[in-house]
Amino acid sequence: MAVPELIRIATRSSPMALAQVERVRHELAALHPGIRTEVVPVTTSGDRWQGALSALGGKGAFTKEVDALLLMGQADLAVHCVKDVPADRPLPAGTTWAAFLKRDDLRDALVHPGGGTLDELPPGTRIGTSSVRRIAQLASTHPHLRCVPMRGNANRRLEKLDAGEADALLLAVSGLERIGMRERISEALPLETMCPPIGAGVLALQCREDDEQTIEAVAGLGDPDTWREVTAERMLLHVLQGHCNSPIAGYGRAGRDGRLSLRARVFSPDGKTVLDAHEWAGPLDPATLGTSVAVALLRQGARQLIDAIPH
Ligand SMILES: NCc1[nH]cc(CCC(=O)O)c1CC(=O)O
Repeated sequence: MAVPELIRIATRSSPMALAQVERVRHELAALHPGIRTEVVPVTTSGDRWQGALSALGGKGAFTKEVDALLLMGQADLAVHCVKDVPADRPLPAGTTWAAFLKRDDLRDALVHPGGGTLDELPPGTRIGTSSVRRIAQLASTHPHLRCVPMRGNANRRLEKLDAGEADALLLAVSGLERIGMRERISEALPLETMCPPIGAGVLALQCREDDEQTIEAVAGLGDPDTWREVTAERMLLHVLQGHCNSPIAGYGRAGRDGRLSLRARVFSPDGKTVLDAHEWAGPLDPATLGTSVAVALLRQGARQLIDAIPH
């Protein structure tokens, strides 16, 4: 099939989103030097609303408007953080994944102006985060620290930190790297301390299902191991059917030997209950591994834990 002349890329306008699009354009130019790209900016409800995300009526706050542009034919490609794309339901009808780019660092980072590590922070230190996943895990491992609400894109959060609205932040390592703020990281937290969200550090390319030309042109940007990890992770979330206040964490790992494993955890908001499961795929395909780990968590009481959280 002939490669398309022009690919119009829908993106949010935050510095992180724009950096993500630049990576895609760069990789695409290396693969198909002839293709021109154009950026179609979108503002999503998640960008506009600075209150609690749960008040926006559920998930997809960062993706709905992007999906609409694709489906209306006003853009050909969307670049998403997998982490921001709801997994409890299929992708919007008429759209499909064309590729998952090679995964970046999936850890969370501590940003502390004094350069401290999490274990060194004194009692009462204010950690700026509105993430139920981060709040629950901090409550479990570092109950002497205090979480204060913090939203807005990563650059805005760093500004708020500098303005004294918190003493430290938790942000994704990958996100900080994308916006050129790697030097602000005081500690990259071990996965054991801070289990990452489903899809952490992965960029996904979404196309219209019937747009075979674009799908074929960008599919080569995909990384097969990342695809296996994300497929297992998202199936886990699909089976667990969490809501926007559920502290769920987990990550797949495709080892150099080809073996795939999936670890996942579900927390109570106060961090006092921690459900934990880890399995190797063995002969299972990635999606079945995700199902199996989800079932292991459900056997430990994940359904009751998730449903008991107000949402
Ligand atoms: N919720 C916003 C968001 N979506 C994806 C990332 C980080 C990059 C990634 O994991 O792909 C972030 C910022 C953060 O949590 O620090």
